Amino acid sequence: MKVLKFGGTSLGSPENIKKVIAIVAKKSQNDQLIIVVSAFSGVTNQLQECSRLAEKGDENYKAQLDELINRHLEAVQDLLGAKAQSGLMAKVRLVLNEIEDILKGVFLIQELSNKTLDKVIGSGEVLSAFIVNEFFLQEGMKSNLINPLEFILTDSEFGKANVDMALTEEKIKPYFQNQKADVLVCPGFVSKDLYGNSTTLGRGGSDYTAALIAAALDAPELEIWTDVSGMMTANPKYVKQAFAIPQIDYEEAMELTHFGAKVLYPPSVHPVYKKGIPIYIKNTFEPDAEGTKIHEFPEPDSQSIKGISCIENIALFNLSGSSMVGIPYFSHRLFEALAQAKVSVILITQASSEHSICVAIDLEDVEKAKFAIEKAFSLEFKEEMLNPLYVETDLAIVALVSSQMKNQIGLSGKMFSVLGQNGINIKAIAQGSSEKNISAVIDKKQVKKALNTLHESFFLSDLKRVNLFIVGTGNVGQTLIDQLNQQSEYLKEHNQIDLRISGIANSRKMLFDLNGIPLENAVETLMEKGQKMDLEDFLLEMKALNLRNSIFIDNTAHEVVANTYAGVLESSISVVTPNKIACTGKFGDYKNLKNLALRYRSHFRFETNVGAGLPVINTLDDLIKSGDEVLGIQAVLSGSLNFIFNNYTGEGESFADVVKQAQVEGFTEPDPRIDLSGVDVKRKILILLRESGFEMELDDIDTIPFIPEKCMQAENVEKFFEAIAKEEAHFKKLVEEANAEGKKLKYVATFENGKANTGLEKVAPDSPLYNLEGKDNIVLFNTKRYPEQPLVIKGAGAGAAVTASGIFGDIIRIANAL
Ligand SMILES: NC(=O)C1=CN([C@@H]2O[C@H](COP(=O)(O)OP(=O)(O)OC[C@H]3O[C@@H](n4cnc5c(N)ncnc54)[C@H](OP(=O)(O)O)[C@@H]3O)[C@@H](O)[C@H]2O)C=CC1
Ligand SMILES: N[C@@H](CC=O)C(=O)O
Repeated sequence: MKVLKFGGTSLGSPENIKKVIAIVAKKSQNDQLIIVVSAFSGVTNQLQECSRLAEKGDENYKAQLDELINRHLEAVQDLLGAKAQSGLMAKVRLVLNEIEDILKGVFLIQELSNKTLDKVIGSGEVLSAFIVNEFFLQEGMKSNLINPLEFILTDSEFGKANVDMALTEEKIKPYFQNQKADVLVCPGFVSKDLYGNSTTLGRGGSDYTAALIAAALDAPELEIWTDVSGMMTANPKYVKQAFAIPQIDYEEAMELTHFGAKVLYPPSVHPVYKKGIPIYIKNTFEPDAEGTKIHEFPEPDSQSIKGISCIENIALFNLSGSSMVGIPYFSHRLFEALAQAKVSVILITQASSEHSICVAIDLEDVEKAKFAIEKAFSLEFKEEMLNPLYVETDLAIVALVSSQMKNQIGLSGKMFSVLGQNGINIKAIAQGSSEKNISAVIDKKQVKKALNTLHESFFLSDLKRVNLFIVGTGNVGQTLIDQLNQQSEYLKEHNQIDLRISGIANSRKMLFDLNGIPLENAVETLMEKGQKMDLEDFLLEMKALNLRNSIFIDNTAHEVVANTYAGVLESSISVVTPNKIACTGKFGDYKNLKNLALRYRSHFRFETNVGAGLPVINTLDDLIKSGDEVLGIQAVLSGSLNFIFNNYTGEGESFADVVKQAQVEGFTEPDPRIDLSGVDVKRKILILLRESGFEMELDDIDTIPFIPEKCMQAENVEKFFEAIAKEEAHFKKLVEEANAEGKKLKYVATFENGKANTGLEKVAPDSPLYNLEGKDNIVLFNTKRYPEQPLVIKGAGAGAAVTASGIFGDIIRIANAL
């Protein structure tokens, strides 16, 4: 004999019921089957809603009831031929008429007791059992309808009655001995008290009916048929990568069901657990899927945890005050007050100082609980021995579940760390000494992010999804996207990192797509499907999406974009940027960004601010963190100026043409005046000095300009080019003077004796700067550890490809740290 329970969604429509019959027909060939059924999906809620409306004297209950009646009558018509219909219609109508009569009475007297409510809501299961049984008969099965009121006996706690286990077991055995049909159809959820009144077993109670029968009959197994392929590692509504857990032990299953896994009603595990009967969770719509087996000794697997659960709509009560310390019975009084108010406590934490105690309860119970606690401790509140009761609402609990926790070090550390890194604040934590569950109370709006973050961190086979929000799709931005496209499969395969562009913008358009904007034609997609760009809206949307592992990438040279970093970092979204403006504003602002990143566990990376893709800032960072001190710097930091002075001879192309070429090659700033004025180099040396620990401002750096003042006054880039073309003689003279001395022109940044300056210099052949080719940069650090022979970093220091790869490097470093 086998016991199978089919849930509401399995019976949600005539089509679904046909799927049920296929499963039952196959299984009934080998075993006698007891089929426990729930009400059709949504019916119990509808019956409850009708009852509430009737209680309020709201006539709308009739319309709802009519809808419900029609649904059942239509199911009869759809499933059954004319002959079977007539017999069944009478039975169905009888039940429906009874509900109609009861609700009419409720409507008239506007009173609804739990006892009456039980009578009404239990009828959903009775109706579905009638229909399913008749359908089985029509399909040629030897089926019989059985009545659980004959054997499931409870106390008179209407609404959620407690089963009298001993009596129920005693009744079940003889009842079923006399049942000879191949298939026995039994309504779940409904029961009877010792005085013959209808009771119900609590929402989800059909599982419980099935478990009670299976346990009493020592069935070899219990099958729970639902609409998912087993107990999932996390709620698939939130976590797309969730997968079915093949095997799990009873206690883990109870933890997961208690903490929100809705596939099984928590009390159902007990009766079968006691008898060691395995439970199978199966999917009616994918009957061949393996599902989940819940039993005593699951085979070990490689996962550190079994699943991640969550309960939403939680409130947290914090009771604190000096009068609690060392007083016995204090918590006893608190829990007694809550118990008397019928408030179930979901989670408890108490500081070891005994100064405060924190309990999490269902949001629905807040008023009841508040009233009960304030009454129980009225004296202490009045005498100010207790602080006013602190209640936080709109919270949720996320919990890691595994029986193996006690054998693993660092699980809770990892949990709290990954949540923290994603800006998810933990309000309370609890871990039972059985170490099967670590729970954290968080804001409800963070649930999706928390579940995904935890799932990625704890289920090793998963890819870590990193959400990129890119602003700026010009020279560098487009090249970065091309590199992301080229490398994305490699990163998935070798590094388990799934980089996706979740948002993209330039100065004209912006676009979001949670499934990822296609990397192969992201900018075309942006221009085609994007809406008008508004930076504020872009940021609002990015923050509202609240995606885990988010990185904001600023590929512009714009101050307005740089000014947004603080707000981005505060939202626990990391920032990567080649834009030098944020790091060269006021020292306090630069420092603030670094502090915000630390405080909100976000990352602020700007390796490409100096030397493009060269590892200048990371190297410097390592030196400083390991205790070294920068004593002096000599550097060529402008790729474009180095290119210009390497290519301008004073004899061939004009100076203006060589500058134009540097611009076309993508070495200059979007506005080349920033390079030629020396501002770009000034910014770079300032960043190096700040990163070295010097509190300096841009104005502290001396610059000797080499571009005639009138050129710099040109009102736009075009006019600037016209102006420098007119000054060809000036530039020619500079080069000829250097040549005459056997030297080369280099734009040099220097820091020595605590003073920094930048300017065009004639460098001699014995200088390490002399042979610097093309658009290369060179940085020589003299430090305490490198006092004579400097630490040298040299290589291409400008250009879209190297800059994009530097940005890419920053992204990967962040992704690895998340
Ligand atoms: N080139 C190099 O070698 C290096 C460059 N960098 C830095 O890289 C950054 C990008 O340079 P590059 O790609 O050459 O510049 P581009 O001018 O080619 O591209 C700039 C991009 O930013 C967009 N943009 C400008 N203002 C805004 C705004 N307010 N809101 C949204 N988007 C905006 C532009 O939009 P639209 O397309 O609509 O015009 C464009 O897509 C600069 O900060 C530069 O200093 C750093 C190291 C080396
Ligand atoms: N314009 C810069 C490139 C990026 O910083 C340069 O010429 O070096």
